[in-house]
Amino acid sequence: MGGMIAAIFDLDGTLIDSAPDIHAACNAVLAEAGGRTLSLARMRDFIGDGAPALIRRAMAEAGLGRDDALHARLLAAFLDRYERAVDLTRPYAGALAALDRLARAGHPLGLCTNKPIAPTRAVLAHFCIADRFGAIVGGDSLPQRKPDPAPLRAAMRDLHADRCIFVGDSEVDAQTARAAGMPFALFTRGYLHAPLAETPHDAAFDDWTTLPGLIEALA
Ligand SMILES: O=C(O)COP(=O)(O)O
Ligand SMILES: [Mg+2]
Repeated sequence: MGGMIAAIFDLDGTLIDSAPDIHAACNAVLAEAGGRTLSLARMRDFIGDGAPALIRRAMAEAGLGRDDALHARLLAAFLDRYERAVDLTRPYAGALAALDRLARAGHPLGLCTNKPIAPTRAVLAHFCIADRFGAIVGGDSLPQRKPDPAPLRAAMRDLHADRCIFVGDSEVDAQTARAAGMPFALFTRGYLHAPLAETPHDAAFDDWTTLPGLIEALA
């Protein structure tokens, strides 16, 4: 097809700082189950591999063990709170303006997140940005989630794009982009757990006002 390069974005730790809402919802569930609550910094360490992994890690840390039935119950309780948890979430400075700028320049935009689709839709509606995206793939939209390349490929297909860049904050995103054979721009102020030098990326940025220029340079 040719045409403008598409930009596909990660959500948590990339467009929005959602850790405070995830922290509050998770701690409420841990406390109800009689577990210890976790610090915000610790919770940030657990974000990136989707909700089931987050609850598994949080249970272990809270002293609640690794029982599968308890995990299923706490995951359901967490998801119930999570889809209404938007009040403590903030877009990163300049992120929404950068989306506007890229959309105005004609770039198709997509979203590929490990956040479950219900809280994804809730937070996009809260910030009135759902209609920016021609493709939205959540952590439970497909049988596979990142770092499997299938969700990223699905977003690319939905955008009818033949060239894409992926923009994310974590080693999971870097692996996903590499597996999909897609260039990767790393936002360095999100929830990266690995050292920057060990996280493969084609560009890195800490200021959203610079991203449209980076995309033009990579295109
Ligand atoms: O929910 C998660 O674990 C991470 O979500 P993300 O893929 O948008 O960073
Ligand atoms: Mg992320």
